[in-house]
Amino acid sequence: MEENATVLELKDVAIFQKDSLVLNEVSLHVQKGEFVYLIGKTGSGKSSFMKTLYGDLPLKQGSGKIVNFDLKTLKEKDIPYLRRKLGVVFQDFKLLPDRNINKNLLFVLKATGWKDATKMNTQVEKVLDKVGMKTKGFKFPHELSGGEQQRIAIARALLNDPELIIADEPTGNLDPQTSVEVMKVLQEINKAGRTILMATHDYALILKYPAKTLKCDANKVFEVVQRAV
Ligand SMILES: Nc1ncnc2c1ncn2[C@@H]1O[C@H](COP(=O)(O)OP(=O)(O)OP(=O)(O)O)[C@@H](O)[C@H]1O
Repeated sequence: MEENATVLELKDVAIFQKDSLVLNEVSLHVQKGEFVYLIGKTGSGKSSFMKTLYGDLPLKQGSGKIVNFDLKTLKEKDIPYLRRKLGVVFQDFKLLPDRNINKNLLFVLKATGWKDATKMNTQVEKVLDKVGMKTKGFKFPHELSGGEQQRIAIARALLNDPELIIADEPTGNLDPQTSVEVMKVLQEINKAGRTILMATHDYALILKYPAKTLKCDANKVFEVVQRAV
């Protein structure tokens, strides 16, 4: 099969929450390997945009293709398969508090169809290593700092080798220094060839790690050109 270098393409998309229009005339294109920021004021539609991409909000108008799934014709039963090709990271880390990190990650593997215990353990080690947390698998989420928990959440997003990582304010709950540490992990993952779309309010991070930036404003999404300050 020919490799498709486009991981996301939207054409003339309108996004609604209930009956109200949040974003309109959204057309964009993300290539494999890109790092893309999504910025915009509170309520401008960043989360609604991302929810549309991972199938939480149905695409009602326009056309959209993400990691070879057609968002317009996406059925409820397709959503778990779409989510396996996406790694989603949230502001609140959403780790299961009642089990340690290894078991948190194994839980996801089992839920996504993995069966072989040896392969599962190897994969857990591999993703923990990628985020610099290889020795922390025995810890419970509450025994880790916010930045460490977010690194685990990133490791969890990597478990199924996703084609696109969607991160919704991944540093939103972290102090500036910890945010930079988490950002470094995302940068490394991107340098290793993975595509990342990250919503953020953190302009300091954008200045420190410049990349293509999309802005939600006045019901539109457009690319902003960054100027040196
Ligand atoms: N579940 C919902 N039901 C109805 N309206 C919603 C829902 N979620 C969001 N909205 C509305 O949609 C608009 C966009 O919200 P959204 O959460 O996408 O913005 P955001 O840019 O992600 O904001 P923030 O930066 O605060 O997370 C807002 O006007 C919001 O009130």
